[in-house]
Amino acid sequence: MNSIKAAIIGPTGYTGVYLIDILLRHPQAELAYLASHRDQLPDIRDEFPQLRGRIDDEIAQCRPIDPQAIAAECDVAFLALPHRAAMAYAPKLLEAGLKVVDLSADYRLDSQSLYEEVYETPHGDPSNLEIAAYGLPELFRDKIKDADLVANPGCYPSAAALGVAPLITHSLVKLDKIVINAASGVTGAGRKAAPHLHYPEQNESFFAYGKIGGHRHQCEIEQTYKRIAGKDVPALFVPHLLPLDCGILETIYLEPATDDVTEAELFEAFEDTYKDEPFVRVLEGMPNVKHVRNTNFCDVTVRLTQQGDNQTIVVFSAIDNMVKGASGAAVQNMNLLFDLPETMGLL
Ligand SMILES: NC(=O)C1=CN([C@@H]2O[C@H](COP(=O)(O)OP(=O)(O)OC[C@H]3O[C@@H](n4cnc5c(N)ncnc54)[C@H](OP(=O)(O)O)[C@@H]3O)[C@@H](O)[C@H]2O)C=CC1
Ligand SMILES: CC(=O)N[C@@H](CCC(=O)OP(=O)(O)O)C(=O)O
Repeated sequence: MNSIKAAIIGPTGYTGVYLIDILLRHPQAELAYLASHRDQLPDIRDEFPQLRGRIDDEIAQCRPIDPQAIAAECDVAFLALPHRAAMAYAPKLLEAGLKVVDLSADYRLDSQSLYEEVYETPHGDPSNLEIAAYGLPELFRDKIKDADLVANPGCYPSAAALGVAPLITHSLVKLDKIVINAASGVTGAGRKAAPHLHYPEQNESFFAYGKIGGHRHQCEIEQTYKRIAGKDVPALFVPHLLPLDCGILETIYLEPATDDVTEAELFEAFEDTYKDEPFVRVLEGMPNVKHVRNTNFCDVTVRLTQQGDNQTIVVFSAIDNMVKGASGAAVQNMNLLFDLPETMGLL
Protein backbone atom coordinates (compact mmCIF):
# COMPACT_ATOMS: atom_id res chain seq x y z
CA MET A 1 0.00 0.00 0.00
CA ASN A 2 1.28 3.50 -0.86
CA SER A 3 2.04 5.83 2.03
CA ILE A 4 -0.35 8.65 2.83
CA LYS A 5 1.45 11.86 1.97
CA ALA A 6 0.88 14.61 4.50
CA ALA A 7 1.34 18.37 4.52
CA ILE A 8 1.47 20.55 7.62
CA ILE A 9 0.38 24.15 7.26
CA GLY A 10 1.89 26.06 10.21
CA PRO A 11 4.72 23.67 11.11
CA THR A 12 6.58 26.26 13.21
CA GLY A 13 4.13 26.10 16.12
CA TYR A 14 3.75 23.58 18.93
CA THR A 15 1.08 21.41 17.33
CA GLY A 16 3.13 21.56 14.12
CA VAL A 17 6.24 20.10 15.70
CA TYR A 18 4.22 17.39 17.47
CA LEU A 19 2.64 16.49 14.13
CA ILE A 20 6.07 16.31 12.51
CA ASP A 21 7.33 14.03 15.26
CA ILE A 22 4.36 11.66 15.06
CA LEU A 23 4.30 11.55 11.24
CA LEU A 24 8.03 10.82 11.05
CA ARG A 25 7.36 7.68 13.12
CA HIS A 26 4.16 6.67 11.34
CA PRO A 27 4.61 3.47 9.28
CA GLN A 28 2.08 4.37 6.56
CA ALA A 29 2.37 8.17 6.39
CA GLU A 30 5.04 10.27 4.81
CA LEU A 31 5.76 13.84 5.79
CA ALA A 32 5.83 15.43 2.34
CA TYR A 33 5.30 19.21 2.60
CA LEU A 34 5.83 21.82 5.30
CA ALA A 35 4.04 25.06 4.42
CA SER A 36 4.72 28.38 6.11
CA HIS A 37 3.29 31.87 5.65
CA ARG A 38 6.58 33.58 6.43
CA ASP A 39 8.30 35.75 3.84
CA GLN A 40 11.61 34.17 4.81
CA LEU A 41 10.73 30.49 4.59
CA PRO A 42 12.46 28.68 7.47
CA ASP A 43 14.27 25.37 7.58
CA ILE A 44 12.26 23.56 10.26
CA ARG A 45 15.48 22.24 11.85
CA ASP A 46 16.45 25.82 12.72
CA GLU A 47 13.12 26.26 14.51
CA PHE A 48 13.28 22.88 16.24
CA PRO A 49 16.86 21.61 16.46
CA GLN A 50 15.59 18.31 17.90
CA LEU A 51 14.57 17.43 14.32
CA ARG A 52 18.17 17.44 13.06
CA GLY A 53 19.10 14.09 11.59
CA ARG A 54 15.45 12.99 11.46
CA ILE A 55 14.18 14.79 8.39
CA ASP A 56 15.38 15.04 4.78
CA ASP A 57 16.78 18.35 3.51
CA GLU A 58 14.09 18.91 0.89
CA ILE A 59 11.23 18.32 3.35
CA ALA A 60 12.84 20.33 6.16
CA GLN A 61 12.87 23.44 3.99
CA CYS A 62 9.43 25.04 4.39
CA ARG A 63 7.61 26.03 1.23
CA PRO A 64 4.85 28.57 0.57
CA ILE A 65 1.22 27.79 1.36
CA ASP A 66 0.19 26.97 -2.22
CA PRO A 67 -2.88 24.69 -2.21
CA GLN A 68 -2.35 23.45 -5.78
CA ALA A 69 1.30 22.60 -5.16
CA ILE A 70 0.39 20.89 -1.88
CA ALA A 71 -2.38 18.87 -3.57
CA ALA A 72 0.00 17.80 -6.33
CA GLU A 73 2.19 16.09 -3.72
CA CYS A 74 -0.11 15.21 -0.82
CA ASP A 75 -3.29 13.39 0.20
CA VAL A 76 -3.99 15.21 3.44
CA ALA A 77 -3.27 18.64 4.91
CA PHE A 78 -3.13 19.41 8.61
CA LEU A 79 -3.98 23.00 9.48
CA ALA A 80 -1.92 23.80 12.59
CA LEU A 81 -2.88 27.46 12.54
CA PRO A 82 -4.57 29.87 14.91
CA HIS A 83 -8.35 30.21 14.85
CA ARG A 84 -9.47 32.65 12.18
CA ALA A 85 -6.39 31.86 10.02
CA ALA A 86 -7.36 28.23 9.34
CA MET A 87 -10.66 29.04 7.60
CA ALA A 88 -8.80 31.22 5.10
CA TYR A 89 -6.94 28.15 3.78
CA ALA A 90 -9.31 25.20 4.29
CA PRO A 91 -11.64 25.89 1.32
CA LYS A 92 -8.77 26.13 -1.16
CA LEU A 93 -7.15 22.95 0.12
CA LEU A 94 -10.48 21.09 -0.08
CA GLU A 95 -11.15 22.41 -3.60
CA ALA A 96 -7.69 21.21 -4.62
CA GLY A 97 -8.79 17.70 -3.62
CA LEU A 98 -7.08 17.25 -0.26
CA LYS A 99 -8.56 15.80 2.89
CA VAL A 100 -8.16 18.40 5.64
CA VAL A 101 -7.72 18.00 9.39
CA ASP A 102 -8.04 21.40 11.06
CA LEU A 103 -6.54 21.71 14.54
CA SER A 104 -8.04 25.15 15.13
CA ALA A 105 -11.54 25.92 16.37
CA ASP A 106 -12.77 27.27 13.02
CA TYR A 107 -14.97 24.28 12.12
CA ARG A 108 -15.83 22.88 15.55
CA LEU A 109 -19.06 24.66 16.34
CA ASP A 110 -22.24 23.71 14.46
CA SER A 111 -23.67 27.15 14.69
CA GLN A 112 -22.18 29.94 12.61
CA SER A 113 -23.73 32.59 14.83
CA LEU A 114 -22.28 31.00 17.98
CA TYR A 115 -18.85 30.83 16.34
CA GLU A 116 -19.08 34.49 15.36
CA GLU A 117 -20.13 35.50 18.87
CA VAL A 118 -17.47 33.45 20.67
CA TYR A 119 -14.56 34.06 18.29
CA GLU A 120 -15.61 37.66 17.57
CA THR A 121 -15.18 37.41 13.83
CA PRO A 122 -17.37 36.63 10.81
CA HIS A 123 -17.05 33.01 9.68
CA GLY A 124 -15.41 33.15 6.27
CA ASP A 125 -16.40 29.64 5.16
CA PRO A 126 -19.90 28.74 6.40
CA SER A 127 -20.56 26.07 3.76
CA ASN A 128 -17.66 23.94 4.99
CA LEU A 129 -18.71 24.55 8.59
CA GLU A 130 -21.81 22.55 7.70
CA ILE A 131 -19.94 19.56 6.30
CA ALA A 132 -17.10 19.32 8.85
CA ALA A 133 -17.03 16.25 11.11
CA TYR A 134 -16.19 16.83 14.77
CA GLY A 135 -13.04 14.77 15.21
CA LEU A 136 -13.48 12.93 18.49
CA PRO A 137 -13.24 9.34 17.22
CA GLU A 138 -14.44 7.69 20.44
CA LEU A 139 -17.83 9.38 20.01
CA PHE A 140 -18.16 10.27 16.33
CA ARG A 141 -16.06 7.71 14.46
CA ASP A 142 -18.58 6.91 11.71
CA LYS A 143 -18.98 10.51 10.64
CA ILE A 144 -15.21 11.12 10.60
CA LYS A 145 -14.52 8.14 8.32
CA ASP A 146 -16.56 9.63 5.48
CA ALA A 147 -15.56 13.26 5.93
CA ASP A 148 -13.39 15.50 3.77
CA LEU A 149 -12.89 18.04 6.54
CA VAL A 150 -12.32 17.08 10.17
CA ALA A 151 -12.49 19.65 12.96
CA ASN A 152 -10.06 18.37 15.55
CA PRO A 153 -11.59 19.00 18.99
CA GLY A 154 -10.22 21.46 21.51
CA CYS A 155 -7.85 20.05 24.10
CA TYR A 156 -10.01 20.80 27.15
CA PRO A 157 -13.21 19.68 25.36
CA SER A 158 -11.62 16.29 24.52
CA ALA A 159 -10.94 15.50 28.18
CA ALA A 160 -14.35 16.87 29.20
CA ALA A 161 -16.23 14.82 26.60
CA LEU A 162 -14.47 11.53 27.32
CA GLY A 163 -14.87 12.05 31.07
CA VAL A 164 -18.64 12.55 30.94
CA ALA A 165 -19.94 10.64 27.89
CA PRO A 166 -20.43 7.28 29.70
CA LEU A 167 -22.49 8.91 32.44
CA ILE A 168 -24.81 10.60 29.95
CA THR A 169 -25.28 7.57 27.71
CA HIS A 170 -26.04 5.38 30.74
CA SER A 171 -28.49 7.97 32.16
CA LEU A 172 -26.60 8.13 35.45
CA VAL A 173 -26.44 11.92 35.85
CA LYS A 174 -28.72 14.92 36.03
CA LEU A 175 -28.18 17.18 33.06
CA ASP A 176 -29.02 20.57 34.54
CA LYS A 177 -25.42 21.55 35.43
CA ILE A 178 -21.99 19.98 35.00
CA VAL A 179 -18.99 21.72 36.57
CA ILE A 180 -15.55 21.23 35.01
CA ASN A 181 -12.49 22.40 36.87
CA ALA A 182 -9.52 22.15 34.50
CA ALA A 183 -5.79 22.82 34.47
CA SER A 184 -3.48 22.91 31.46
CA GLY A 185 0.25 23.05 30.82
CA VAL A 186 1.60 26.17 29.16
CA THR A 187 2.01 24.71 25.63
CA GLY A 188 -1.80 24.88 25.48
CA ALA A 189 -1.43 28.58 24.83
CA GLY A 190 0.71 28.07 21.71
CA ARG A 191 4.25 29.26 20.99
CA LYS A 192 3.50 32.94 20.86
CA ALA A 193 4.72 35.09 23.74
CA ALA A 194 2.16 36.64 26.07
CA PRO A 195 2.96 38.38 29.37
CA HIS A 196 1.33 35.73 31.58
CA LEU A 197 3.32 33.01 29.76
CA HIS A 198 6.67 34.63 30.45
CA TYR A 199 8.75 32.17 32.51
CA PRO A 200 8.94 34.18 35.77
CA GLU A 201 5.18 34.78 35.62
CA GLN A 202 4.09 31.17 35.24
CA ASN A 203 6.89 29.22 36.92
CA GLU A 204 5.83 28.17 40.46
CA SER A 205 2.43 29.82 39.98
CA PHE A 206 -1.06 28.39 39.55
CA PHE A 207 -4.10 30.49 38.69
CA ALA A 208 -7.47 30.46 36.99
CA TYR A 209 -7.63 32.54 33.83
CA GLY A 210 -9.98 34.12 31.34
CA LYS A 211 -13.59 35.08 31.86
CA ILE A 212 -14.87 32.58 34.42
CA GLY A 213 -17.89 30.87 32.89
CA GLY A 214 -17.14 32.43 29.49
CA HIS A 215 -14.16 30.52 28.08
CA ARG A 216 -14.56 29.68 24.38
CA HIS A 217 -14.32 25.97 25.16
CA GLN A 218 -17.42 26.00 27.36
CA CYS A 219 -19.81 26.10 24.40
CA GLU A 220 -17.79 23.44 22.55
CA ILE A 221 -18.12 21.17 25.59
CA GLU A 222 -21.86 21.89 25.82
CA GLN A 223 -22.27 21.12 22.12
CA THR A 224 -20.77 17.65 22.59
CA TYR A 225 -22.86 16.94 25.69
CA LYS A 226 -25.96 18.01 23.76
CA ARG A 227 -25.09 15.69 20.87
CA ILE A 228 -24.82 12.78 23.29
CA ALA A 229 -27.85 13.65 25.45
CA GLY A 230 -30.14 14.93 22.69
CA LYS A 231 -30.93 17.99 24.82
CA ASP A 232 -29.23 21.07 26.24
CA VAL A 233 -26.67 20.34 28.97
CA PRO A 234 -25.40 23.54 30.63
CA ALA A 235 -21.80 23.40 31.82
CA LEU A 236 -19.52 25.62 33.87
CA PHE A 237 -15.91 25.37 32.70
CA VAL A 238 -13.08 26.95 34.71
CA PRO A 239 -9.51 26.72 33.28
CA HIS A 240 -6.27 27.12 35.23
CA LEU A 241 -2.71 27.46 34.01
CA LEU A 242 -0.34 24.80 35.33
CA PRO A 243 3.37 25.56 35.40
CA LEU A 244 4.16 22.47 33.30
CA ASP A 245 5.00 22.17 29.60
CA CYS A 246 2.18 19.74 28.81
CA GLY A 247 -0.79 18.01 30.35
CA ILE A 248 -4.43 18.60 31.19
CA LEU A 249 -6.25 17.34 34.27
CA GLU A 250 -9.98 17.95 34.62
CA THR A 251 -12.00 17.36 37.79
CA ILE A 252 -15.67 17.20 36.86
CA TYR A 253 -18.59 17.44 39.32
CA LEU A 254 -22.00 15.96 38.50
CA GLU A 255 -25.20 15.11 40.34
CA PRO A 256 -26.40 11.49 40.22
CA ALA A 257 -29.67 10.94 38.32
CA THR A 258 -31.21 9.12 41.31
CA ASP A 259 -30.41 8.44 44.99
CA ASP A 260 -29.64 4.79 44.39
CA VAL A 261 -26.80 5.14 41.88
CA THR A 262 -23.74 3.21 43.11
CA GLU A 263 -20.04 3.72 42.43
CA ALA A 264 -19.90 0.22 40.93
CA GLU A 265 -22.53 1.25 38.37
CA LEU A 266 -20.50 4.31 37.48
CA PHE A 267 -17.41 2.18 36.84
CA GLU A 268 -19.46 -0.30 34.81
CA ALA A 269 -20.65 2.55 32.58
CA PHE A 270 -17.07 3.65 31.93
CA GLU A 271 -15.84 0.13 31.33
CA ASP A 272 -18.76 -0.69 29.06
CA THR A 273 -18.25 2.50 27.01
CA TYR A 274 -14.50 2.21 26.64
CA LYS A 275 -13.86 -1.56 26.58
CA ASP A 276 -12.95 -1.45 22.88
CA GLU A 277 -11.36 2.00 22.84
CA PRO A 278 -7.59 1.77 22.48
CA PHE A 279 -6.93 5.29 23.74
CA VAL A 280 -9.14 5.53 26.82
CA ARG A 281 -7.90 3.85 30.00
CA VAL A 282 -10.38 3.48 32.84
CA LEU A 283 -8.33 3.51 36.03
CA GLU A 284 -9.11 2.53 39.58
CA GLY A 285 -6.48 4.98 40.83
CA MET A 286 -6.05 8.65 40.00
CA PRO A 287 -5.19 9.92 36.50
CA ASN A 288 -2.00 11.95 36.48
CA VAL A 289 -0.72 14.21 33.71
CA LYS A 290 2.69 12.56 34.03
CA HIS A 291 1.22 9.16 33.14
CA VAL A 292 -0.27 10.35 29.84
CA ARG A 293 2.68 12.54 28.83
CA ASN A 294 3.64 12.06 25.17
CA THR A 295 0.86 9.53 24.69
CA ASN A 296 -2.49 9.58 22.93
CA PHE A 297 -4.24 8.17 26.01
CA CYS A 298 -7.01 9.71 28.01
CA ASP A 299 -6.98 8.33 31.56
CA VAL A 300 -10.27 8.51 33.46
CA THR A 301 -11.72 7.45 36.78
CA VAL A 302 -14.85 8.20 38.80
CA ARG A 303 -15.94 8.46 42.45
CA LEU A 304 -19.28 8.77 44.22
CA THR A 305 -19.06 11.06 47.25
CA GLN A 306 -21.50 11.94 50.07
CA GLN A 307 -22.14 15.43 51.50
CA GLY A 308 -24.80 15.15 54.21
CA ASP A 309 -27.91 13.94 52.37
CA ASN A 310 -26.48 14.80 48.95
CA GLN A 311 -24.23 12.84 46.64
CA THR A 312 -21.79 14.13 44.04
CA ILE A 313 -20.14 12.19 41.26
CA VAL A 314 -16.54 13.30 40.67
CA VAL A 315 -14.78 12.36 37.43
CA PHE A 316 -11.05 12.81 36.79
CA SER A 317 -9.81 12.96 33.20
CA ALA A 318 -6.18 13.45 32.06
CA ILE A 319 -4.64 13.89 28.62
CA ASP A 320 -1.52 15.34 27.07
CA ASN A 321 -2.86 18.54 25.50
CA MET A 322 -0.36 18.29 22.65
CA VAL A 323 -1.12 14.64 21.81
CA LYS A 324 -4.68 13.44 22.58
CA GLY A 325 -5.58 17.13 22.88
CA ALA A 326 -4.17 18.07 19.46
CA SER A 327 -1.64 16.38 17.18
CA GLY A 328 -2.15 12.76 18.27
CA ALA A 329 -5.90 13.09 17.83
CA ALA A 330 -5.29 14.68 14.43
CA VAL A 331 -3.27 11.64 13.32
CA GLN A 332 -5.93 9.33 14.79
CA ASN A 333 -8.40 11.17 12.56
CA MET A 334 -6.09 10.86 9.55
CA ASN A 335 -5.93 7.10 10.15
CA LEU A 336 -9.73 6.97 10.09
CA LEU A 337 -9.96 9.08 6.91
CA PHE A 338 -7.62 6.71 5.08
CA ASP A 339 -8.96 3.48 6.51
CA LEU A 340 -5.76 2.71 8.41
CA PRO A 341 -5.78 1.03 11.83
CA GLU A 342 -6.75 3.83 14.20
CA THR A 343 -3.79 3.29 16.50
CA MET A 344 -1.18 3.30 13.71
CA GLY A 345 1.80 5.52 14.61
CA LEU A 346 0.27 6.36 17.98
CA LEU A 347 1.14 3.51 20.33
N1 LIG B 1 -1.29 23.89 21.87
C1 LIG B 1 -2.34 23.11 22.18
O1 LIG B 1 -2.37 22.45 23.24
C2 LIG B 1 -3.48 23.01 21.26
C3 LIG B 1 -3.63 23.85 20.16
N2 LIG B 1 -4.70 23.71 19.35
C4 LIG B 1 -4.93 24.60 18.24
O2 LIG B 1 -4.06 24.28 17.15
C5 LIG B 1 -3.74 25.44 16.43
C6 LIG B 1 -2.26 25.62 16.43
O3 LIG B 1 -1.83 25.75 17.78
P1 LIG B 1 -0.32 25.87 18.21
O4 LIG B 1 0.51 25.01 17.36
O5 LIG B 1 -0.30 25.68 19.67
O6 LIG B 1 -0.05 27.43 17.83
P2 LIG B 1 1.31 28.18 17.69
O7 LIG B 1 1.02 29.59 18.00
O8 LIG B 1 2.37 27.48 18.46
O9 LIG B 1 1.63 28.04 16.11
C7 LIG B 1 0.82 28.64 15.12
C8 LIG B 1 1.37 28.34 13.73
O10 LIG B 1 0.54 29.02 12.76
C9 LIG B 1 1.37 29.91 11.98
N3 LIG B 1 0.55 31.07 11.65
C10 LIG B 1 0.14 32.06 12.50
N4 LIG B 1 -0.67 32.92 11.83
C11 LIG B 1 -0.76 32.47 10.55
C12 LIG B 1 -1.45 32.93 9.39
N5 LIG B 1 -2.22 34.01 9.41
N6 LIG B 1 -1.29 32.23 8.23
C13 LIG B 1 -0.50 31.15 8.19
N7 LIG B 1 0.18 30.66 9.27
C14 LIG B 1 0.03 31.32 10.43
C15 LIG B 1 2.54 30.20 12.87
O11 LIG B 1 3.62 30.65 12.08
P3 LIG B 1 4.81 31.56 12.71
O12 LIG B 1 5.73 30.61 13.41
O13 LIG B 1 5.41 32.17 11.51
O14 LIG B 1 4.15 32.53 13.64
C16 LIG B 1 2.79 28.83 13.50
O15 LIG B 1 3.41 27.98 12.58
C17 LIG B 1 -4.45 26.61 17.13
O16 LIG B 1 -5.67 26.87 16.50
C18 LIG B 1 -4.62 26.06 18.53
O17 LIG B 1 -5.63 26.71 19.23
C19 LIG B 1 -5.57 22.71 19.56
C20 LIG B 1 -5.49 21.86 20.61
C21 LIG B 1 -4.45 21.99 21.58
C1 LIG C 1 -3.38 27.14 28.43
C2 LIG C 1 -4.22 27.80 27.35
O1 LIG C 1 -4.11 28.98 27.11
N1 LIG C 1 -5.04 27.01 26.70
C3 LIG C 1 -5.88 27.49 25.62
C4 LIG C 1 -6.66 26.32 25.10
C5 LIG C 1 -5.82 25.36 24.35
C6 LIG C 1 -6.01 25.46 22.90
O2 LIG C 1 -5.07 25.53 22.17
O3 LIG C 1 -7.26 25.56 22.50
P1 LIG C 1 -7.86 24.84 21.25
O4 LIG C 1 -7.80 23.43 21.57
O5 LIG C 1 -9.24 25.37 21.12
O6 LIG C 1 -7.12 25.17 20.06
C7 LIG C 1 -6.90 28.52 26.04
O7 LIG C 1 -7.30 28.58 27.18
O8 LIG C 1 -7.40 29.20 25.13
